[in-house]
Amino acid sequence: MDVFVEEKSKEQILPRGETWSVHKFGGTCVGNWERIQNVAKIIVEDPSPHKVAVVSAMSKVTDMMYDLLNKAQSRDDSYVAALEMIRQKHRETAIALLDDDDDHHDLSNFLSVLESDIQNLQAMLRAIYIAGHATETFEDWVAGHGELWSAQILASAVRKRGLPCVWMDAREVLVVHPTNKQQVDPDYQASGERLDKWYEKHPSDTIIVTGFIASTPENIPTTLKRDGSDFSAAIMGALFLAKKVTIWTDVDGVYSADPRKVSEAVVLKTLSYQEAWEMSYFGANVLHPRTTMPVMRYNIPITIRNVFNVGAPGTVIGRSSLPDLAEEAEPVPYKSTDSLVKGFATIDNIALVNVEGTGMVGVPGTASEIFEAVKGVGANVVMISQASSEHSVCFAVPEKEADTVYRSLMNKFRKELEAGRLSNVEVVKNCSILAAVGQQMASTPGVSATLFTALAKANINVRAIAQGCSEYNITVVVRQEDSIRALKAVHSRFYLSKTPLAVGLVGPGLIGKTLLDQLKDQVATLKNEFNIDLRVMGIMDSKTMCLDQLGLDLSKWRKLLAEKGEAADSAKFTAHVKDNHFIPNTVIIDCTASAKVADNYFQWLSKGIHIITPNKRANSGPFGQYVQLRALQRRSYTHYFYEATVGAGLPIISTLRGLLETGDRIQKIEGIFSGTLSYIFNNFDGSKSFSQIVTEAKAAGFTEPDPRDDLSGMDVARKVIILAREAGLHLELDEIPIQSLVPKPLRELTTAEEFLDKLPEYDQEMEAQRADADAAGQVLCYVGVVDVLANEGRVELQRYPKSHAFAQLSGSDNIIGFTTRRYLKQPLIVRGPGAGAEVTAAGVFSDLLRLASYLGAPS
Ligand SMILES: NC(=O)C1=CN([C@@H]2O[C@H](COP(=O)(O)OP(=O)(O)OC[C@H]3O[C@@H](n4cnc5c(N)ncnc54)[C@H](OP(=O)(O)O)[C@@H]3O)[C@@H](O)[C@H]2O)C=CC1
Ligand SMILES: N[C@@H](CC=O)C(=O)O
Ligand code: NA
Repeated sequence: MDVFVEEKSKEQILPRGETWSVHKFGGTCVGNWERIQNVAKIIVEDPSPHKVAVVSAMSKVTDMMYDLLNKAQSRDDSYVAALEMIRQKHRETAIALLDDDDDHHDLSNFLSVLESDIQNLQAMLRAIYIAGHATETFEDWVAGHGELWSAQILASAVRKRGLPCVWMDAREVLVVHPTNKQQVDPDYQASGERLDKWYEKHPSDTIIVTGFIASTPENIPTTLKRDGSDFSAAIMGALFLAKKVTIWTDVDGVYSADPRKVSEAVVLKTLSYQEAWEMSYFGANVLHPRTTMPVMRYNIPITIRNVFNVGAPGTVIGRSSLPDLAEEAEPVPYKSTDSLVKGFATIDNIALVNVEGTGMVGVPGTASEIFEAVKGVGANVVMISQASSEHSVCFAVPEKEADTVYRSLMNKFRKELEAGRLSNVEVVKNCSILAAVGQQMASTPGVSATLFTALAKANINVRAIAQGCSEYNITVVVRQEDSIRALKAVHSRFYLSKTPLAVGLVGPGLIGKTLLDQLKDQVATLKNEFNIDLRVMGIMDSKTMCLDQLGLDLSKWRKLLAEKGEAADSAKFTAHVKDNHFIPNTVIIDCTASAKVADNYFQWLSKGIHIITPNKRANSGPFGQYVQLRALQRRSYTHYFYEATVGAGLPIISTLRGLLETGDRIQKIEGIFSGTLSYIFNNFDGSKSFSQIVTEAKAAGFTEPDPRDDLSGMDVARKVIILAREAGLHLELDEIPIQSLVPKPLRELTTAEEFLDKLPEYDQEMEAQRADADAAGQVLCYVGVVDVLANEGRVELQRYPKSHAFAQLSGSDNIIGFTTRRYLKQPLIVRGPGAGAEVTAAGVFSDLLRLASYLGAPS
């Protein structure tokens, strides 16, 4: 066929070639008179010297025409009224568009054509009504009227804007051979000849062509079936050898993923023909693959553009999306693999069928028999995968066909199943297919690794995998309930250079609110410079919560929580932050001191929610629960970070982990673990009373919500337990001897306030202890010890000489020494402020950034 153009060139009348620009306007583009006017404007403003505009019927008209046919065939005489509606619709549109000045008598001409067409249709429909049947030709003849009218109206509208133009009834030019009920093959040779003849009679620089309709070689009206007007435009592009074909629609172009599912999907600037095929196969609203065939042979690019947003450049589909077309593509993202995948698509309601058995190994023909059985019931195989062990063949079919396929396979392989040569035919419903499409994926290592890592990090299980040998797509099957999250995870990993993270914050108390303020100040920098897109989707305290679909405005959350907050509901909160519509990964930050909140961790981790916390309850609670939690976290690909539980922002947990992971052996961890107790004893020099300093520590934000947790030694004991367990010891909180500084009578008081009120009554006792130590040249220090060799932990008030390192601290300093096999003579020391809102929140924040980098943010 490629030689056709050269062969015929001598006889050609039509000046073919790159001066022609072909447009196609779908039904919605010409849905009413204002839209037709807009389309006319687009045509007039196209600076190309020669223009063709292929137009569909006004929106819904083709359906209305088929409805007429159905009514008439089923002897429902309401077709008469329905036809009248169609007449009115076109009449009113033409009048609205062409009414005022009508130099060309276009309006009266069109109205008389319309009347005559309607009369012919009435006659035809009457005949169909009487016969109770319409042949396919009759149907095609009736259905094509929508295009005839829209083309004539549009041609008049273009003329009205001062651009001379003619309209073409494509049935006079476009010749197609019907192949089956759903497809036709264009006859380029015959069509080209007819085009020359037509053009000789109607020479014009602008031609409005009816989409969808054509005729057979015998001049019988037909249609392009399901390929429709896009196909007409592509054929016209080939017949005119146009420079480009622009398909006008109601979206800005082809998206990297369905924007209803991934709100951050972007419009692709370029796409190769093959990529467009793959995308359309996987449900992206792109061109039907057949549509690209006519233009592909001449390398004519197709641009998809939005008729309602002409400023948007659209997506160019061409021979290649490689460098020549990709030059103006998005700025290169931070990893080379990012540009390799063009788009992602999903197909829901899929069932996987798995046929298993040793009888298939090395037996030629098994696969063909399996697919014979599937073909026998007319099911459509969407994907196939067979491992080279040949023990199983797995394929995907639309879920609605799964039961029939299953029965057919059971029937066909009854003998093999009975004999045990096949062990199982299994159907797994509720699946979705996720496909990654991109021509540059071919032969590039790392693409599938990145894809699967993104899925694993979003805690999504992959049921089956297939990669076409063309390597233009990788297809995976996931559970349908994971499908949108999977799409979001891979899309954000490849396409967007940002790692989005949905954050839920529980406990906006001192630490929580300081963290939110730090996030507010840093969120833009993280997004712009570090590619981390943090969205706080919800904040909840013990009574109230506020939620937002896109992420709360962090400068307004206090007001929102106070004025618009709803009753706190942990289940609703969890569901909201997890099931938002555009972020694949979720983290809940627990900034409470509550055991009740910590009880949710297991459930959160099992839902794939990551956890970050300064709350010590979970890790210092019952050992069995702690072990279960860690085991779940490890096997579920979720992260659980708690650096701020010990030493606030100081790197204590990470230092310990570093030592362990590099093979060091911990012997002892000891030091001052309490910011509050450090502050108290650093300042307890006789100038102020003990209770006065406790009140100062609370005001400075060093204490637990109830300072008795600090003074009782319980907070230190919890930290000792956390470190002991981290170092591999099996210790419970009640195994730690604790020396409490809370006077006995004050231990049972209900509130922290009552305690602080009464504490001055006991100042004398503490002062006596201090003075005694001071007299001996010593200071009091509250220390914690994890003695790994002795398998024990303890917390105690001790006296140290004033020259001792523990006596040199100031403020809320913690000092923690690790004595290990490598750090034996001199312990590894970490020292610095170990309590306070800013440093603690910063510790939580850095866990959050660690999580983002685990999830793929650049480091
Ligand atoms: N202060 C520090 O230097 C350090 C603190 N930490 C830890 O940080 C955590 C927070 O401490 P801090 O900010 O001082 O405590 P706050 O008392 O100031 O804040 C606690 C927050 O948790 C909320 N809360 C309590 N129970 C629940 C519940 N069941 N559901 C939802 N929200 C709840 C409270 O809400 P409401 O107001 O409604 O009661 C409040 O918003 C503690 O675990 C602490 O051990 C860790 C290291 C250092
Ligand atoms: N109250 C604690 C805060 C840090 O965990 C302390 O004083 O150290
Ligand atoms: Na820490």
